[in-house]
Amino acid sequence: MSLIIQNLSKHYGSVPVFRNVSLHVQTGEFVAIVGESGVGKSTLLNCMAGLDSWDSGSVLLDGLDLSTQSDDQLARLRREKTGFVFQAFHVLPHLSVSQNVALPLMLLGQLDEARVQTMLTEVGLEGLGERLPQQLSGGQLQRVAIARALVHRPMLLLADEPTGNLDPRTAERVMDALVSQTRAHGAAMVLVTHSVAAAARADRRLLLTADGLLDHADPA
Ligand SMILES: Nc1ncnc2c1ncn2[C@@H]1O[C@H](COP(=O)(O)OP(=O)(O)OP(=O)(O)O)[C@@H](O)[C@H]1O
Repeated sequence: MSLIIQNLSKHYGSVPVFRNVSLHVQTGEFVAIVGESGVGKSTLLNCMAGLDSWDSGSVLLDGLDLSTQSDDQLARLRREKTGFVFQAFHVLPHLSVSQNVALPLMLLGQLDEARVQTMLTEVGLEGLGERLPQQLSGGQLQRVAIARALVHRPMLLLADEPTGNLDPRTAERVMDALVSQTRAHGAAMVLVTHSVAAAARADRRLLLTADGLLDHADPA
């Protein structure tokens, strides 16, 4: 897996969000992106997944330039190569926990119930597969989102503030699940976070500013 971002710039209308963003993420690497609220961290993560567009620069996933891909090709790339943990979970309310986790496998035509159960166990949700999302706590919901993002063994996990709104102890458990699962799969992870504790666990920390990504060695 390789993710290469070169000189990416993004505006919303006439309002610049960021410019000169360059980043190279390698197989198995865990990179944390921190930065002030509104500087464009979620937007950048969405660009990495081909969920948002940019004005100039390039995003290459395994050598494929995302800007040259059709919407169908992008959807396929996302399905096959990436997992996404959204800030707002995006767990589907009318599906059970197991069905939510199974979704990526179903979209790939590779439903594997044993694999779904394994993922639920690995994130500490064994026995809760039949529940509906409304019957779970915030921390449990976040773990459903993690299990779903990893069930199809993507080589790149993109996680947007996965410990936001969680108490410190639950946040640590969620990070434990994320780190152990991505390490176990040899997957790379790009984590966007305001949490110093979460960022401290990364191999590399970067600070997003309006003028690009800077090394951010000291999380404090
Ligand atoms: N669809 C949109 N149209 C116009 N402006 C937008 C849109 N989405 C985001 N923005 C603006 O772009 C900027 C970057 O937003 P983004 O959510 O990426 O920031 P962030 O760094 O992730 O913030 P936070 O840490 O608060 O989650 C913000 O100023 C936001 O208001």
